[in-house]
Amino acid sequence: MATLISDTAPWKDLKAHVADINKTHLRDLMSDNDRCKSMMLEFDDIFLDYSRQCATLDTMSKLFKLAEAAHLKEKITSMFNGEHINSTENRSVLHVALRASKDTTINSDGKNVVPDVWQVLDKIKEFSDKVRNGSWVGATGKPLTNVIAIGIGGSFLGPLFVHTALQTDPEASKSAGGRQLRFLANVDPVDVARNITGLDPETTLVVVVSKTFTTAETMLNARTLREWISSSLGPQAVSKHMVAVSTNLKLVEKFGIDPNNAFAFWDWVGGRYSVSSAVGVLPLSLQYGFPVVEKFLKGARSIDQQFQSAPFEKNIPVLLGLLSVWNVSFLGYPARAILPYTQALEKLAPHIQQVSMESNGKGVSIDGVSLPFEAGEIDFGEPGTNGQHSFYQLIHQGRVIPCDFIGIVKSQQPVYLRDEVVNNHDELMSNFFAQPDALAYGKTPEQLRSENVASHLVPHKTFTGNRPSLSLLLPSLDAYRIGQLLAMYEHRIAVEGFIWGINSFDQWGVELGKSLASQVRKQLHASRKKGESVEGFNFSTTKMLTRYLKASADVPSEPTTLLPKI
Ligand SMILES: O=P(O)(O)OC[C@H]1O[C@H](O)[C@H](O)[C@@H](O)[C@@H]1O
Repeated sequence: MATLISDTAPWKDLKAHVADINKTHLRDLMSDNDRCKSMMLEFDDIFLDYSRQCATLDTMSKLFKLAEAAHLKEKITSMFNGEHINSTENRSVLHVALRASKDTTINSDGKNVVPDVWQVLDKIKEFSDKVRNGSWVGATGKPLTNVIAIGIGGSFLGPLFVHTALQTDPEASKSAGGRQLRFLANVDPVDVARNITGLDPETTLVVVVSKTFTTAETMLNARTLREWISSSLGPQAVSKHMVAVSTNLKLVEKFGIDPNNAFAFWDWVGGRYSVSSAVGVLPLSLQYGFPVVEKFLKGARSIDQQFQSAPFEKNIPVLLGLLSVWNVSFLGYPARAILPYTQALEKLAPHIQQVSMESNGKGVSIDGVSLPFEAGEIDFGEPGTNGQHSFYQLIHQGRVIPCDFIGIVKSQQPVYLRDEVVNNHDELMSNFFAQPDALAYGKTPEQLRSENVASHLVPHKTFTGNRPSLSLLLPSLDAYRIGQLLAMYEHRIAVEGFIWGINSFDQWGVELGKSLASQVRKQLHASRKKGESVEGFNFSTTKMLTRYLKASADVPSEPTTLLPKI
């Protein structure tokens, strides 16, 4: 019988330790400079300060013991060695191989996968160069200056995050040179309309991104844009205007995409860990050129190496992961707010939501035993300062939500106005520095009374403080740093899963909804085409479906092709 981590002595010791921590307040913990100094870390110009965690040095050493009990070091090594740690799918987990340098050896099933990775990267470089320099043109001879990447989940969120972050980076935006990259994810036809608005099929390249090439949303969107292209330029135009990224090259060919224009990846890349594969590298290279994307891969690689080899006390992903476990499983704070103080990272939280919640939202251990504790965490976030004017109220005076504050030393787009007290980036960063202290220290009734606050308002204006956060300061936000940030979160989430003893690399929880949707799809087809009444559903769903069908009875039962017109 496998041991659950919650049965080990270090887990129980940490449970007991909560009482010690509950007697402390961050206000006091922060006055111990030696403690604070020990809770700061520098790596490759990245500065991590976790002194505002509700934790002492004793907590940290207990967490390292927990890591030992969970065999964290061995699990990290197994991952890098290509062992089948995704046991329910019998697969290696090797997204680190996607950004390894050419001379590295990383084996999966006895085969070094790095040469295959670089073969695809070289192919992407060649293809994206051709599209960008106009030697690959569309069916009517025009250069393809716009790209629509179709994909959902892991085949969408990571590339969108990186694209959004690069958009305002001076080097990247210069190499984009007026090109456009859009993402079509939702099966909602409104998303089709948004994507094709203002674009001409003649100058548009569509990249269909799907690991499986069976995802319902992506395949319908791919057929929709195939129709958009062929109804305007003729069916023979498809080979010039559509390319694909997938692990399933047979289905790519069946769809009608030239296999020469398919970019492979492998089943040892999980969807939500695939932004460093052709999933992200192809659309991003088309937009920004391969050299920019290569910097992103190098950034991720630098953290991969740190994760693999740094001692735990200096290992950023390990520290972040252990602290998250502390907050979730011991202090009982189930959520985490991701608060980047840069608009360029507005899509970081949505991406991390998938990486984290799909990875660690599990109810059983890797051996299939029901967990007697809750794994996973609820991730959300918004760039500062926007979030401050939205949900921070709850974080300051309502629930305790551990926060990740992410700040950038040098803005991608600085603004200096004469006559202003500080430049615009300093104004933003004033908030980045202030918020963690506001959360940690709070404001006491005594302080308020000394400020002559009316007594009936004192309870309302009191801030209890003692609310944990950590601060990450990056020197800049270029492609390299974006890669580092991504890898830090990816590995932190893996660390949490390794400690909880779950499989962070499968996602069976998304299947049930998909199969029920296909039952509904069959019903809608039968009702619209043959007038069949709704059957086989519970009372509530029958009622809703019947109402929906009745109210949309004017939908053509034998539709001619209709594309959005806005
Ligand atoms: O890339 P695809 O095979 O189209 O999969 C897209 C997405 O589908 C599923 O919903 C999975 O839960 C995601 O992890 C995956 O990223």
